[in-house]
Amino acid sequence: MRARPSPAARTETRGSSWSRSHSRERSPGLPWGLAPFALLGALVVILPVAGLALRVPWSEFGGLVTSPDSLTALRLSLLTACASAGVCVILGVPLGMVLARSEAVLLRTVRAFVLLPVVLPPVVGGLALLATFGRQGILAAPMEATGIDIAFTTAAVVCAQVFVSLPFVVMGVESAMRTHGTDFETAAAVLGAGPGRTFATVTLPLLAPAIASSAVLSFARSLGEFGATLTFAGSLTGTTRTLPLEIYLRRETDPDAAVAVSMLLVAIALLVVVAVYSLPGHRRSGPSSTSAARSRPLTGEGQVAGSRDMRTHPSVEPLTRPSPDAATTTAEVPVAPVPIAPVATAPVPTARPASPPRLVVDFAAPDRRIAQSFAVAPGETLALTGPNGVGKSTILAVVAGLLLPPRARVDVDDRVLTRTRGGRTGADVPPHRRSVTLLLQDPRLFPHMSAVGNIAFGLRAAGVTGADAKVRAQRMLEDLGIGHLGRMRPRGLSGGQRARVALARALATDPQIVLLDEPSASLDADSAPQIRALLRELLADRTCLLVSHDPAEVRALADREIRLTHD
Ligand SMILES: Nc1ncnc2c1ncn2[C@@H]1O[C@H](COP(=O)(O)OP(=O)(O)OP(=O)(O)O)[C@@H](O)[C@H]1O
Repeated sequence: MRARPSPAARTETRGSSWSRSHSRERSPGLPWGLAPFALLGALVVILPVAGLALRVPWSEFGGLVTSPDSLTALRLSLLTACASAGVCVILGVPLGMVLARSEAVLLRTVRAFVLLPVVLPPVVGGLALLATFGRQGILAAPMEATGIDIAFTTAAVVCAQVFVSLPFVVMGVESAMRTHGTDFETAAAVLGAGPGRTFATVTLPLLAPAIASSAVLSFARSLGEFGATLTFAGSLTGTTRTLPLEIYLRRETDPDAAVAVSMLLVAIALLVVVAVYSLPGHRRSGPSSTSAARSRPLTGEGQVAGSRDMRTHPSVEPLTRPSPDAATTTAEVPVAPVPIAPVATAPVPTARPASPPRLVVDFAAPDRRIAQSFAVAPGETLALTGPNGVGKSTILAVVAGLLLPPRARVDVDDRVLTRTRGGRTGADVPPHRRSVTLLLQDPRLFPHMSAVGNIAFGLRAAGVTGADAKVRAQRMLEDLGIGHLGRMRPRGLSGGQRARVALARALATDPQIVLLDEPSASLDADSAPQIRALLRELLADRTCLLVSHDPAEVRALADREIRLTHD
């Protein structure tokens, strides 16, 4: 008798059942009450396109769209639209990035101007271009002197198309950049990556889907451009007569050809739209590891300042003399060590520092009404506890170099990382040069990199070669018991697996100081003790600041506790 294959074996042998073996996520469902309006909305566009399709003399379609004039116009349209999309990307991506990162009044004005072509009739754009770059335009003299003459040339067509298409790239990139926020770049900085590396390996790849879709949209907009082109570039066959102009002119003399060529343009536009919506950034996606990261920016960007009424004073003698403007009550509590269950995995192979450094922190951030002064002994894990808003994350941000208070001093042994007084900066080592790692509750794993890629990131920034970094990262994963997940992206990992990857990533480069912000807060009851046990082992002989709301976590990891309280 032949043995029946197991369900798993059946899945492997039958290609079609593979997709059926995957779980499907349940979506909230369709809002059926809105269906009639949705249908009407769709018909507004679909009906006219269907009307056009019905008017096409399909039997002669091939001949009409391949006539020499149509082909010349199509070739010119595709060429100029490609050139225009390229220029829009080269100019629009940097502009969108700059606009996303600044709220300066000047830039807000620039944004209003750049987006103008979206609402302006294109013919107005054509007139504006003519008034500037035309033969009678304001730049006519210098252009003539340098031998540049673009009016009524193919270059003028590209100019007109760039004018109307640029806003699509600027808007697409700006909104994507705002959506991603700065969290991933901050994570890259505390892993030791400088601005250039962060831009090339984090910022740009994260924006790639948005850049690609806005480029395709600008190509489509350029392809359909009519008014500005006709006004600024005219209609010279083979030079400036693009497909929309060809359709317009043929309308009177050869309506069938006009309809057929219009249908061709509709088909190209449809292809472009389908292409845009097939890009990764536009596909429906489930919950990702990035969503929570955005909910709590480390430096508190976007939070409303001014609503805090904390007063701080030192009630218990801290290690160093408290600042006169200290604003939180601190109480030192000795922590009774708790027995830790042995970790079921081998230790992570990061090189231990020869001798851990001493950390001294002393700062006042009056805008947040926080002032703190304390020291962490070499190899000590100091827990910072206390209610919400008391300043724990602010302390970590100051030590990591993400926040520069007007008066601050952060020393690691003899090295001054931060020194400011009266708002003046005496020393400020940038985050990527501090050798201070920061592990947040949401680890902000890079979503476009595998687990190995995430761990190798800091090693690469530290100068380790790509192959070596990957081998070391994979070994770390194996030692953490999740070697088989090396190629998985963060979205495919569970919370506990992500926490392990984040831990390996944070410690891979052997940082001098480790900052932990509620490292096991998002873990379940089974994973949390495991991660703590792992942490306990990894933090031995490291100087560490631990922020936690969980007494069990503090007992498990800390040697000493400073309890911060509101006044
Ligand atoms: N960007 C910011 N600008 C001004 N004030 C801020 C900013 N970010 C945070 N704050 C304020 O600083 C204070 C300390 O915030 P912080 O996030 O450090 O507290 P926390 O102790 O870490 O709180 P939690 O336990 O909720 O994480 C709060 O009063 C907060 O409103």
